Amino acid sequence: MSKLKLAVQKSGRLHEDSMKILKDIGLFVDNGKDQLKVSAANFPLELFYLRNGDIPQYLKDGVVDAAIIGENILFEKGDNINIIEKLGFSKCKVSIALPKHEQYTNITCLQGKRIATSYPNTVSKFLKKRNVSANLHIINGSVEIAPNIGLADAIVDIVSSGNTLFKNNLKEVDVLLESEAVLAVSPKINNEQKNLLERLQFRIQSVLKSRENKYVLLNAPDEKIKDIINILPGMNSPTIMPLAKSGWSSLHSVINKNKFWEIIDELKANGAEGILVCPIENMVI
Ligand SMILES: Nc1ncnc2c1ncn2[C@@H]1O[C@H](COP(=O)(O)OP(=O)(O)OP(=O)(O)O)[C@@H](O)[C@H]1O
Ligand SMILES: O=P(O)(O)OC[C@H]1O[C@H](OP(=O)(O)OP(=O)(O)O)[C@H](O)[C@@H]1O
Ligand SMILES: [Mg+2]
Repeated sequence: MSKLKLAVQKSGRLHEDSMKILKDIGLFVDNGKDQLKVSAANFPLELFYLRNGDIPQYLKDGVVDAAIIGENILFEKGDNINIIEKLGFSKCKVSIALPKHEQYTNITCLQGKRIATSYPNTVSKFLKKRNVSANLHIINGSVEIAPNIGLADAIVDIVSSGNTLFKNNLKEVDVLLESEAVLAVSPKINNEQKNLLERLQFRIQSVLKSRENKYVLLNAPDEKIKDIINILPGMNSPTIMPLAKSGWSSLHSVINKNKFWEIIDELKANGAEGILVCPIENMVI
């Protein structure tokens, strides 16, 4: 049986979380040091450890069937490559930044200016759409240093916390795009591999769902159950079981992580006691 060929970043910002999601779906790969291609023990899958920047070409050529990659790299180099799942990690922006004291009202301020970037296609597309022409200096890393050494008037680079800009006396003035890690698929994938990818994607979706939710168990007096059900929507409706203590029940439900503390406060205010909150490993729905 042929295998699904999946690329992940060999090392760098995406590596750890990519491996974590694969581990969370139960994939077992023996991570032999310096092995750039490994097979999973419990799924027909070969994992390729590659440079993030090289992955779009491997996808285009069909050397790999799918990849976990930063959306920003696909925008830069990955025309014709479809994204099938956003993975929710490595969130960042690709932004324009200028020296702190420079004026910026809109993109026309960059007309005729020198812009240093590792994302020349992204910048060119952005400027062309707005009829602005500028001189691009392509550099591969430490882009934020360019204005300070007189190499450029502005930069376009990744911004996440904004720390690197701040430390280099720069300010973010415009956002070209927002990015996160995604599951992307080769235009050359065949049907057998597509099937495997769908199975893998289904498992990933169940892990992503479970990360968004928590399992809650609580006890409540029977007369409060109606009010509590209104607070706890659950996947369908909450499970209710009688306790040994008469007049009391135990309720089980799933709640969204983002609304977690608000819901807990409401539950307490409505008579819930002995509230237990547990992580969910997988949500298959
Ligand atoms: N500071 C950051 N915060 C969040 N995500 C980031 C940050 N920097 C980069 N990323 C995301 O992680 C991806 C990989 O970045 P990283 O710096 O590890 O590799 P790279 O230098 O682009 O690639 P290569 O693997 O080719 O060396 C980027 O394409 C982007 O999507
Ligand atoms: O807004 P921040 O949280 O400071 O993150 C932004 C920085 O992170 C990335 O660099 P990285 O550390 O990956 O180094 P690199 O330029 O060598 O890739 C990016 O190129 C920025 O420099
Ligand atoms: Mg980087």
